[in-house]
Amino acid sequence: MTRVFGSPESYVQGRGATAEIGDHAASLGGSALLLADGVVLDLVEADATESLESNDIDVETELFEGECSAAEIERVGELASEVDADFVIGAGGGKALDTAKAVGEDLGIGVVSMPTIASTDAPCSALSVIYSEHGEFQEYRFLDRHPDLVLVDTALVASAPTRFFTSGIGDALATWFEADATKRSDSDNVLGGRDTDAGHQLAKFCYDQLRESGVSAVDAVENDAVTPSVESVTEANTLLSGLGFESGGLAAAHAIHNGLTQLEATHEATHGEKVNVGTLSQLVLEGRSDEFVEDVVRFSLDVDLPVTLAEIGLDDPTDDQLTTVAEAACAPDETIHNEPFDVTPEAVRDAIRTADAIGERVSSRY
Ligand SMILES: NC(=O)c1ccc[n+]([C@@H]2O[C@H](COP(=O)([O-])OP(=O)(O)OC[C@H]3O[C@@H](n4cnc5c(N)ncnc54)[C@H](O)[C@@H]3O)[C@@H](O)[C@H]2O)c1
Ligand SMILES: [Zn+2]
Repeated sequence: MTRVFGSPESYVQGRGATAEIGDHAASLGGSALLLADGVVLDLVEADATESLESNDIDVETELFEGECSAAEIERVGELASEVDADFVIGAGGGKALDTAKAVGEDLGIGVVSMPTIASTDAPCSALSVIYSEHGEFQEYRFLDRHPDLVLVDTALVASAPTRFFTSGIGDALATWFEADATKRSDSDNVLGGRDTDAGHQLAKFCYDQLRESGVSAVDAVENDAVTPSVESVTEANTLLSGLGFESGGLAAAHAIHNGLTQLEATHEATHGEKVNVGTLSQLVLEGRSDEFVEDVVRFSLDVDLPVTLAEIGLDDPTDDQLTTVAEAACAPDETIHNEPFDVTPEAVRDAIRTADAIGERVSSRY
């Protein structure tokens, strides 16, 4: 079986890195389109523009409208063509980055991914997650190329609301469990090949880093501080989780996340928060020991990740609602089938219910 590993061309991370973007992007051409929403543009526009222009790169900016939908990708693509951009810079959260990556692919131009929060593992992947204009998951769009450059300014990451950072820990916490399930079932990773030893170990390293430094990193980010823990966890959330999920593989946690997006009530919860409910459900579905599941629940509580359905907007979910989630999670092309056993909607519904009960019990006594 062929092993496949993929990664962005280069990765840059550090306090104040925004002001270096031009130095790292200079080889991509002389004209860039910067895509970001209003909040993010205020944070990056001045430093990024100065750095790009001092490297003889012209910059046009465009406001991101908030959803990574087919319509938004087409709109931004037309603008990038009009200004004859050599590369597109997506700045912000996962949705802005996913949109920029898809635009780059459509036009065959370079992509710079500039996360201003460490909220997901979207920055490094050759994948855009496409939603309807109402926020329902539609499809994974696999791209031919990874971003040319991923640039993370840890000063921005640390000063953003802590909830984003915590959500990134939720997304990254799933990585090892899903990569491990993929390996145990001898399934393909997200790149369509078997995992390399490197991909597998990066997923494990991601988990170890979170467990080693996650709690103190959250303490630091709550105070807008950049510490070695914040650097390590930012890297785990962004680089290790990105390489780990793509080259390691996805399984139940993300399929359950996708199922949860079917219910409007979960739309206020972030990607990583919903993924965490998916992770705990995956552990129950896999029949992990009480001690193991409760340990992950306690870590989640320590970093303030949700462990119950109520915390992601589902106060009193009916069986019908959970069946909708479970059926969507078990769609034939879903990654839940990378679990090393047959998975049915009934088993998934019951695992979600039970993970919720465990979360409720542990948090009430912790
Ligand atoms: N392509 C992939 O490999 C991949 C992986 C994981 C997640 N995703 C996708 O990522 C998306 C979720 O991304 P998200 O959780 O980052 O949310 P998001 O992109 O929906 O929103 C981010 C929000 O954070 C704000 N923001 C950004 N930087 C800020 C800062 N420094 N300070 C204050 N506010 C700031 C933005 O204005 C925006 O409102 C989902 O669509 C998910 O499917 C994709
Ligand atoms: Zn994810």
